[in-house]
Amino acid sequence: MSLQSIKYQRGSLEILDQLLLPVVSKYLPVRGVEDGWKVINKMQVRGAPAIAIVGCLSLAVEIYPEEFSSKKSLRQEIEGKLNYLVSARPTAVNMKISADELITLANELTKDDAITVEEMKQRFLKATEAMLEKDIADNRAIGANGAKAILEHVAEATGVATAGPVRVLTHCNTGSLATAGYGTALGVVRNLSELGKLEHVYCTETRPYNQGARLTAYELVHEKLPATLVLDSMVAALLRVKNVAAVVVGADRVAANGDTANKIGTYQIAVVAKHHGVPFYVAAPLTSIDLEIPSGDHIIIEVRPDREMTHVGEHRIAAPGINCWNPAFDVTPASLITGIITEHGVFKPEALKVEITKLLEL
Ligand SMILES: CSC[C@@H](O)[C@@H](O)C(=O)COP(=O)(O)O
Repeated sequence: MSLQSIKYQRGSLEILDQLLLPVVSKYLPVRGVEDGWKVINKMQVRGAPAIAIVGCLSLAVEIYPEEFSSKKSLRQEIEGKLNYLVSARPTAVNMKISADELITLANELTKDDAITVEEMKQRFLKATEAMLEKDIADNRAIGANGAKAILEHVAEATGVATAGPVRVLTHCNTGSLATAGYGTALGVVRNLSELGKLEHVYCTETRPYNQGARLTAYELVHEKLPATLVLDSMVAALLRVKNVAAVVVGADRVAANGDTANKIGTYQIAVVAKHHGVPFYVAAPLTSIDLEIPSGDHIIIEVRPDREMTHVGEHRIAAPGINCWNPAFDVTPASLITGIITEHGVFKPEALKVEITKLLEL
């Protein structure tokens, strides 16, 4: 079974239908923006980086065969359709940041008289295609930075020169399926394994959509990493008895003060980790960091259909008639976060804004 969530070549885009995993491995064609919006909204592709990449590439495949009479009409199409794609899922910021960057590029190219409409189209296609490789490179850097930070933390806490293999816990799915490849928090796990420093990884089931049980467990089994699945309700018991060295999770949107929106359940894991003195890390590329909002209070939390709670597949598990509340994400306050692992280094939440601003100015 394939772990490549996105298959792209110029003019053609396919995504691995994550609603069918791990039972069926089937690719779906994404022929344009309307398909892109639907597969993101239905969560056939999910995970903040993968959402942005598929969204932008869905526009690339739509634009590729089209002929534009003017740069202005191409610019209008790019802006209108990217803004539409942003609306497919509201919490993850990656799609919005990518859309803003591509709209800025389109505006600059429109103003540049030396560029023809065909050249502008080619530049746009290249910029969207570059997202795939950049995401994998960023994830590899996140993996290395995160593994180093965890091992240093353990070495310092236990007073040894070099930390031995460690046990970690992760939540939701942040691996190859949620990105262009390698993964963010799961990239940290992969890197620990590559260093020979992964004793064990625990992954949560991640109700109600079960990204942990269906997708992360699938990736871990596929990679033959030493792994155990736990239910969301077992995290406190796990941290109490299993000597877990660190928790590492992904992010859908990190606010300027370090507050982090991630899959529902992340916040309670952070509270439990604090209680047990276990460091809690967020692994996030710069494309998940939203410096425009001061705190997590400004993050829109997507509320998903009740059916995701009341049913498992076609099978109803909840009593008919019960009311449901199904927020897809929660916000972990910065005070519970030990470090934010990015492709440029690991930052304390309180230092994030200054450090990222410096990086963006370079
Ligand atoms: C690298 S993926 C980071 C986050 O997007 C991930 O942790 C998460 O919360 C995914 O939520 P999902 O609802 O499955 O899109």
